[in-house]
Amino acid sequence: MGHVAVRVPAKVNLQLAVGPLRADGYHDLATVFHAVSLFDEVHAEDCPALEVVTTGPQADAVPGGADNLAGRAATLLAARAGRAPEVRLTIRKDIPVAGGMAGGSADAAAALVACDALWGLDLGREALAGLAAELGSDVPFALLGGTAVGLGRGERLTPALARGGFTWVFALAHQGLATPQVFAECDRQRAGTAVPEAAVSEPLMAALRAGDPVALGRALGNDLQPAALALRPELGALLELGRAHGALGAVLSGSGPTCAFLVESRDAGLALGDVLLASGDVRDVRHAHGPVHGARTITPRVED
Ligand SMILES: C[C@](O)(CO)[C@H](O)COP(=O)(O)OP(=O)(O)OC[C@H]1O[C@@H](n2ccc(N)nc2=O)[C@H](O)[C@@H]1O
Ligand SMILES: Nc1ncnc2c1ncn2[C@@H]1O[C@H](COP(=O)(O)OP(=O)(O)OP(=O)(O)O)[C@@H](O)[C@H]1O
Repeated sequence: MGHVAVRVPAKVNLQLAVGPLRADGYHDLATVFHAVSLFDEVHAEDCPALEVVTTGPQADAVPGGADNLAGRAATLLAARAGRAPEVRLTIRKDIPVAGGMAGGSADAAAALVACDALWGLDLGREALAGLAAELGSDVPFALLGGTAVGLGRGERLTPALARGGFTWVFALAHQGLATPQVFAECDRQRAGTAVPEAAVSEPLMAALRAGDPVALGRALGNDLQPAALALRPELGALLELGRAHGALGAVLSGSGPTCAFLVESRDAGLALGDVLLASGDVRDVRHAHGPVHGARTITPRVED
């Protein structure tokens, strides 16, 4: 029986500029994605019909079957290949659910890579990226990984020139936030104002080129932050707490509620993590580094 396993990272948006609301209900973005070392694994095995099973502490919060983004990815790939989605997908979930770190998107990207290998399709990264863009705004980046500028809905990607690596602490919230709700609150706050086109921050790109964590910390930014803070006021205090305890920069991750703290060293991160946990507003803290690779096979393909 065939078995393919793929490891896929979470993302943080170093910058998330949100342009005006488009006619199709989406917003044009200018974002800088950064893949970090919090990983899900997706295992694909032959099975008479599509099955999706999730394991891990947050498994109950993840839908099964065709409602799961990984299941949708397998179904889409099978349809394009003219075959049935005969696969069991087992998701070993470590990326926080509904945390603004694109966990569902990551699983979809991993499922594309895993099923492509399991079914011997060998479509290539470009074709898979096309399918990824159909599945969601964040899915193409989960395939690519590294650090990349995203335009359009976030799916038009260009790898960014970035030197060195960065150390992160993530504060996980007790309860997730729904992405559409955060965009809707952002629109509500902006009603009646002229919203400029989204543009990438030059200071941020310069900090990445230089590999300068202090400059990067200062340049982090997220246009969805005021909306998420209106929905979850405690997040503002948490970001402040991080800044007061040594973080070089503190920003909401994507649509939240996870907060991302850039730190100068692992030791600084461990000390900050203790402070964040003691606040009581945090379910857990995670330590990570970036950039890391996108979705990758971690087992050789096993033939029947
Ligand atoms: C916030 C980010 O994570 C930043 O990377 C993404 O923009 C969200 O990506 P995602 O979760 O893959 O989002 P999608 O599944 O594509 O869209 C979910 C919903 O978010 C809103 N949405 C998403 C992306 C975008 N560019 N504009 C939007 O307004 C829309 O209401 C959409 O219906
Ligand atoms: N494989 C999956 N993993 C997690 N959630 C999934 C998955 N498939 C579908 N979902 C649904 O999608 C919702 C959003 O989950 P996800 O963890 O991707 O949020 P997110 O990290 O905030 O997303 P993003 O950062 O892309 O906006 C969940 O509440 C869940 O109902």
